[in-house]
Amino acid sequence: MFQNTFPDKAVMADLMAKMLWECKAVHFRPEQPYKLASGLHSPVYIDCRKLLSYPRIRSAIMDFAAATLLSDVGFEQFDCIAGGETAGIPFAALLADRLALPMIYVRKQPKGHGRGAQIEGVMPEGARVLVIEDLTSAGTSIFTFINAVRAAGGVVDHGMALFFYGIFPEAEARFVNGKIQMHHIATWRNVLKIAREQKLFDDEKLGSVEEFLNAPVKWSAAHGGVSELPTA
Ligand SMILES: O=P(O)(O)OC[C@H]1O[C@H](OP(=O)(O)OP(=O)(O)O)[C@H](O)[C@@H]1O
Ligand SMILES: O=C(O)c1cc(=O)[nH]c(=O)[nH]1
Repeated sequence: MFQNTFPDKAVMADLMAKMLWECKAVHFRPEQPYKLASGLHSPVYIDCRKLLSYPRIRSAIMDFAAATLLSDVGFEQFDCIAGGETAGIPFAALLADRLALPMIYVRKQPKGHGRGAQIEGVMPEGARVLVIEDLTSAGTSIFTFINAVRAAGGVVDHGMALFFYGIFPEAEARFVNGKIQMHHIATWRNVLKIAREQKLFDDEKLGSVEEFLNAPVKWSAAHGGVSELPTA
């Protein structure tokens, strides 16, 4: 269960950024851009799945997630935690355990055999569901999961991405249009702050990451990726 400590948000953000660096989850490959879920091409990629492999790190991250939700939303505001396939699922299980709540998970698409279900587990009609993802960048995937839960009778007013890019106005527009309040622990701003403080990127690398973060869609279009993002 959760230990009921509520660290300052800035402390949690910096610590998560340090953890991402420590477990080598921050990747940089401008010569062969990463293709993201949204179709964007990017010189950088954060692999939050690696957090799971480090018990002390994943435990602290779950404490931070619980502290963020309890202080920002409330103590009795959720009936269920839903993880999005795939990377959201293990974090949903850990967080549900921390908050002593039921857990479900949501497939990207309904299963093609068996019960044909998109939602796995038990979700009572009208349940207040928190949908959790490991990471949100352009904000495209989380709505697949939110829409499925809503269609099945769940109430989703809040989403959580442990890491949020925080650079896409299109993502913010999607949250407003989709009536979702998003919560996160850390963003790229925190990752870059630690990179500067600990000299983890030289000036040239820092400059090229910032070039992408300041104009990601333009960078993507110039490197073979999509040149626009949906806002709804
Ligand atoms: O904000 P978005 O543009 O939606 O991008 C973020 C999504 O990308 C990753 O999932 P991915 O599709 O790589 O699948 P996985 O979880 O199965 O690894 C991540 O887990 C988010 O779901
Ligand atoms: O947008 C994505 O697909 C994405 C970006 C990123 O940094 N990490 C990740 O797992 N997915």
